[in-house]
Amino acid sequence: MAHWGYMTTNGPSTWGKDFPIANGERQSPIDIVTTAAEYDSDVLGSNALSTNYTPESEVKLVNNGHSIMCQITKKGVLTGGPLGKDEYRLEQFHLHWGAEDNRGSEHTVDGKMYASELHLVHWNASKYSSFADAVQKPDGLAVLGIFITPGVACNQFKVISDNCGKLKTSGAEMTVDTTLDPTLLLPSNTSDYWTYLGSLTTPPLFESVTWIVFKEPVEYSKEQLLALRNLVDSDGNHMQDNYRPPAALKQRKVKKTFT
Ligand SMILES: NS(=O)(=O)c1c2ccccc2cc2ccccc12
Ligand SMILES: [Zn+2]
Repeated sequence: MAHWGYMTTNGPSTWGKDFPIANGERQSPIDIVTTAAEYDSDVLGSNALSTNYTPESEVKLVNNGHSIMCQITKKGVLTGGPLGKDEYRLEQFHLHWGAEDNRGSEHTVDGKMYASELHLVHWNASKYSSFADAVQKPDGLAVLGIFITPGVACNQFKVISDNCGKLKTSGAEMTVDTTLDPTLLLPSNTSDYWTYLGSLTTPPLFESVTWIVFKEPVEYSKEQLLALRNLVDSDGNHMQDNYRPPAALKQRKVKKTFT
């Protein structure tokens, strides 16, 4: 099986061959049609979404051939909002981006694409014993989606963007002896978000993700975005445009926590 990727020959339009769930009922990403999203006060009121992350004392970075990933070793908990009382543990974060600033995010908002999208991946530690156990369960995973737009540099992201040069090739890994607080990667407003039931946006495309996409984008500098574009993927090409286009919404409703 030709390895999946984002080229014409192995990109999102070909994934259905080896992963039939690509045409499933709850695939991600989606285009968020803001006027169709339903305000849901109880998602907001009863128990607001809350993150309680422990800063990493060292940063473990991996070029996994499809993205740049930071493996999380400390205890970090996401709960509340659509997750109810279940506690989801932070496992890793990674990003998707374009070759130019006009594209790169996976979710779109009324058809608007951002330059990049950061994903913080969590698994339901209240119900499952490990990430591997949770990854295929319908309530197994929760991913925070943060839109990224060109602007001022994000200081907390510097440890990643400053080391992309040393992680150029697929499979490269490194541990940076510095702290990183995942909380500082979030937008200042974490109350306003859209949420819906979806999937991994890369093969195996398991339909196990509760998506929480923040309305407020964060800014990364042009240099930080360029650092991502200079990474090399598993095919030896520049790692760019590593985003899946929106999938069909089908019988789903997107909820929002703001009016
Ligand atoms: N884009 S993604 O967040 O769906 C995603 C994952 C989501 C949940 C669990 C594991 C995931 C692993 C990924 C690895 C690379 C790129 C996206 C990934
Ligand atoms: Zn992702």
